[in-house]
Amino acid sequence: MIALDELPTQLLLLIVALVLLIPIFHRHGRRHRHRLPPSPVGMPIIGHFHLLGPLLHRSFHDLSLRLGPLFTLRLGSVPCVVASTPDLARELLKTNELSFASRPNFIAVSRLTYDTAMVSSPYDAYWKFLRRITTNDLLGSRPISGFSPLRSRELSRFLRVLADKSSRREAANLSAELRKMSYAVILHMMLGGDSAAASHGMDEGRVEEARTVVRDVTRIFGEFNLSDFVWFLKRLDLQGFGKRIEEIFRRYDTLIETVLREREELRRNRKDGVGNIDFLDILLDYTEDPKDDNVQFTRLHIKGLIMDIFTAGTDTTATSIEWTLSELINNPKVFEKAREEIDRVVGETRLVSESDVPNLPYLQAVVKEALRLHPPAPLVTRKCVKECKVGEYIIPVDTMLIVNTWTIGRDPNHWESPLDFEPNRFLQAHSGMDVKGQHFELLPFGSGRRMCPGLNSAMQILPLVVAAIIQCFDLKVVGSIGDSKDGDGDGPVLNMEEGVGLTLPRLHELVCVPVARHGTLTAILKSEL
Ligand code: HEM
Repeated sequence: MIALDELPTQLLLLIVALVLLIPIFHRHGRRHRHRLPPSPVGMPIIGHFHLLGPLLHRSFHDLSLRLGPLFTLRLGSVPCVVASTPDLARELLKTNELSFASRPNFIAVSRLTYDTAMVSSPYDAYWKFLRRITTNDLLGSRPISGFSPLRSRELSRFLRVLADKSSRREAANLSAELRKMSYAVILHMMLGGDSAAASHGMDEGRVEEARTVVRDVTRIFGEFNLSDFVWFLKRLDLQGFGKRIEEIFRRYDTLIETVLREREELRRNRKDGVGNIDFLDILLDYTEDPKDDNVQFTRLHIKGLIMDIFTAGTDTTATSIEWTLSELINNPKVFEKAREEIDRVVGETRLVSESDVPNLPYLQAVVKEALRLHPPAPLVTRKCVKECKVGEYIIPVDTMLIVNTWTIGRDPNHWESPLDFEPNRFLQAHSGMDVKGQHFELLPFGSGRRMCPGLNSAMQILPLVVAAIIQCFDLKVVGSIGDSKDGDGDGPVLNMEEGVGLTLPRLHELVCVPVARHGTLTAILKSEL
């Protein structure tokens, strides 16, 4: 113990000054705390990371029950505000849209998209350029209707696999088959050709490698990298993320470089520009003339954009179909009602098509209900670029915003019996409600200018595939039997646990024996497949 009179005079003066200043710091701290939404007690350095489990949307949900619908967390050194009601979603994503029109950038996304990602780009001229070209040439209503034959072809391939399994009474891994179909659709939308067309730069071997790379990328994008949040860990790579990112980057770059080089060669040899033009051609044209003076568009941007679209568009679509089928398996009455509607509107001698979907309101309600309970991107994540006031709180620049659409879809103030799978709600109280970002109780595709540009594409294929499966097969679940509360009590109960990942996957793959509806499938097989 040191006596006070032994301390050097300067140190004593410093201590006295600090003691006098404490009330000022305290007042400042209180005022600061008052401006941000409430926050639980945090830890030094890690902030509130210790409160989060692997399923982030569930951790945020539990915290919202304790702290209220708007609360603040500190993730390492990054301040983060989490919103969990439709009203707050409207206020943040619509009323204050421009304050939150950017997104945070993470190390893995930045590296694997060559730092050019649309998904994490700030709201600037480059983002507007990307959004315009993807809407005009890939994801807008015109190109999407042009891709209709491609979707039918991939659906036929998928149904053939199930028909084959059915004839041998074998189980099919629907999760894996749906992912394959989803990859194939996006791949051929962007790079043209079909699975057999090596001339378009993607033979089966490369398609398989592309699938594996995209799967690894989606996985790493869904993991928490501490270096993104704790500034002094940025260079340390304690979790080995850096190594994994580099390994995936090398594989992707090799693959996409080969595709690009082959395409460039093909374009040089193409006589007078004759030949099929696909999205990749259009992108290569833009590198020669971006048609926008503010934007430099290079091969690097093409590589980044292709990665962007692949990771944003493939697993999300496959996962939505998987969850819809899972709910249908657990709710046989809903399954039967959807089938009756399809049989009545389409009949049993031809395969359901995209043009039938507007005439199938119950099917559409089934799809919305599955997106309500299982939004494949459950956390809409943005970054505050302009300070804004929300109620009594002020959200400062650089705060990360998370809108928990998973919680919003289960909000008992807006949904009756929110945990039940009940498509009828979209034909009754919520009729007219859609998923286009205007109804803040239902935001599977987000809202505003940063909402998902793939909505049209996803909403073409999703109901089509679900309808075709309902029309052609019964599904007998293999393994993964779950809790009786998961079903309507009338049939087998499938385990509905969620797994970890960017796109809210099922914990267990969906494995079923498809049992063909003989009359129907035989007639359809004869005419279409
Ligand atoms: C069921 C399928 C899908 C769901 C549920 C979904 C959901 C979402 C959500 C919630 C966002 C964030 C929106 C926001 O911040 O407001 C998003 C962004 C995005 N999605 Fe999708 N998506 C799906 C399919 C697709 C498809 C098929 C594509 C492309 C082929 C795609 C491409 C993108 C891109 C590029 C972004 C980033 C947009 C930007 O930041 O400007 N998505 N998606």
